[in-house]
Amino acid sequence: MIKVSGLNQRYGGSQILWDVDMHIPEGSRTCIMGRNGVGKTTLLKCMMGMLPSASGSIHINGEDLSRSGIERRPNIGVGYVPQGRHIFGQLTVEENLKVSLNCLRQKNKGIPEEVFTYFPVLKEMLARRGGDLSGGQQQQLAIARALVLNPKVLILDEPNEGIQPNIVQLIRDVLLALNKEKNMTIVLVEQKLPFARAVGEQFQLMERGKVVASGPMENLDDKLIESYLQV
Ligand SMILES: Nc1ncnc2c1ncn2[C@@H]1O[C@H](COP(=O)(O)OP(=O)(O)OP(=O)(O)O)[C@@H](O)[C@H]1O
Repeated sequence: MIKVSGLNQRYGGSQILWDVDMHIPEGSRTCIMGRNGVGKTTLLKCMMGMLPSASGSIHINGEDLSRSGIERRPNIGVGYVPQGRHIFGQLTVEENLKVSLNCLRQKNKGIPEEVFTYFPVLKEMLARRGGDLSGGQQQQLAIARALVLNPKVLILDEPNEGIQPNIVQLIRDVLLALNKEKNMTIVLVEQKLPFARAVGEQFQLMERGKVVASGPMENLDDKLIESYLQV
């Protein structure tokens, strides 16, 4: 489903990603973990075509995306929830959701009703400006905006940052339901261990731009946690 091979990335003179290899199977739930600044967001941005890579390759759904930009991703079923949500504050909830539809080459009629079964609060707030929502509501909107595209793969960058516990639980339940009901592949950057364990069945652990360990979540033991996650 997602295959990253020998990926290197640099910001100017400083190299951030070093020969990253990652295989994420279809229908799996994978957490990419590691301390602050190890390159998790940079890796996601490369997967999404938001940053050019210096070398290496990225294949998603069998397509070589190594040199293509972000605009190709929605059309092959890749949804993205960026760190910090990036809601359009001046647009209404409905307009925020419709912005996604414009990314599709094949124009779609409207927002799939299904999105509101996952996040009912958004239905009540369609006319409200994105900037007037609470942090938790904005995060639901950010995820819903990706779901409007009916993706096969959902990539999320720390969706729980600054979110209250009941919404964190809702997000967990929605991610598990999407994976179970739609066989959606979930790729999640997550620093909080309980959430990572609740959602992830696989982990990829990063340190200084490299993948240092990976495998089933039950293999993420105290030694790995102490070496690569504890601050
Ligand atoms: N636009 C940029 N220009 C230069 N360096 C950058 C830029 N963005 C990120 N970096 C650097 O790249 C490194 C990796 O950052 P990245 O955001 O990918 O890490 P991260 O693991 O996602 O961290 P966090 O958990 O804090 O979000 C850091 O040292 C960061 O300072």
